[in-house]
Amino acid sequence: MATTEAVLTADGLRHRYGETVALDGVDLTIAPGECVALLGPNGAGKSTLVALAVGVLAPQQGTVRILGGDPRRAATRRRLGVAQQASGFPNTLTVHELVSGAAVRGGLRAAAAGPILAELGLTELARRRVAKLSGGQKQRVQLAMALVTEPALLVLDEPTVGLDTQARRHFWGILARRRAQGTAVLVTTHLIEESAALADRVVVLDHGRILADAPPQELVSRLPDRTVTVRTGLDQQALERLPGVLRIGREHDLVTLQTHSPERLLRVLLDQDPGVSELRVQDAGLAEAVVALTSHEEGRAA
Ligand SMILES: Nc1ncnc2c1ncn2[C@@H]1O[C@H](COP(=O)(O)OP(=O)(O)OP(=O)(O)O)[C@@H](O)[C@H]1O
Repeated sequence: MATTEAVLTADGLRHRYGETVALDGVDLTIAPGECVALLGPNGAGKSTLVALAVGVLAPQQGTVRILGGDPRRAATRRRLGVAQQASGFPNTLTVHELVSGAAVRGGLRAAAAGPILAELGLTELARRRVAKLSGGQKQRVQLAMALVTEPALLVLDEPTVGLDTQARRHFWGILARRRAQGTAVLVTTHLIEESAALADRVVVLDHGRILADAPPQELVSRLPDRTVTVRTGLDQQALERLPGVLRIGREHDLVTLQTHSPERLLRVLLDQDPGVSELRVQDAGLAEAVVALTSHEEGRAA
């Protein structure tokens, strides 16, 4: 394999379901070893893009290629490792049967399951039926099935949901090793701060369009926002009247205010409510950058 060849190339993808436009001209490239996090609100088009990338859907307009091949062809799909939340297991099979079955379907020997079961801490559970696994253990089986074929592109849907902190870190380590060997990763997640830690690039999709495609740090640094967190008795109207407030989030009397000018806002806030406590001013994070990109007309209240 030429290492410079893109693993995934999408050009001008448009997709509709009846009247609903799910993708409205999407271009995306993923290089070997790159990890791209696909973020966006519900209904943004993420699942549709993933379904096109893994050959579940055929493009209505535009093209998608995996290592130059059509993902609807079995030979191309063998280069993919897919772990999706929705895909259920045949519950009567054991962990070993599922993972070795995935190896064989990918053109490998069943024995390929052994090392990957060990890597994911599943060796002791290999003979157990998946019906008798916990949610996090099932999640690890999904990952083992996706990884066992040594795919060129791993497509992961919310891969760490249900994993405890230790398992999550372990999984990040496994991904890092695969990426160092050239495996590309496309991950959809709602855990924005996790994607900041994992991904080389964050692609923000909304209403079927890519609003941003950049390293996470760059998205954050483009945002002049600061987050002011404060415990205050001021009501919503008073908060909305504060100078320079962009968005308001609230959990009881703990309030977060996004602003470009925290000093100006704080002067008025302290004047109106001298009893404020737990005051903090922070740079915005990736979550705020994504909200700022996708909030549009959704208003100021979070
Ligand atoms: N099978 C379908 N039939 C009709 N409309 C659909 C279908 N699948 C998706 N849509 C619509 O297409 C748009 C994009 O949906 P998609 O599932 O790709 O978004 P998503 O970003 O994956 O959302 P979520 O984060 O909620 O999973 C939405 O408006 C959705 O309602």
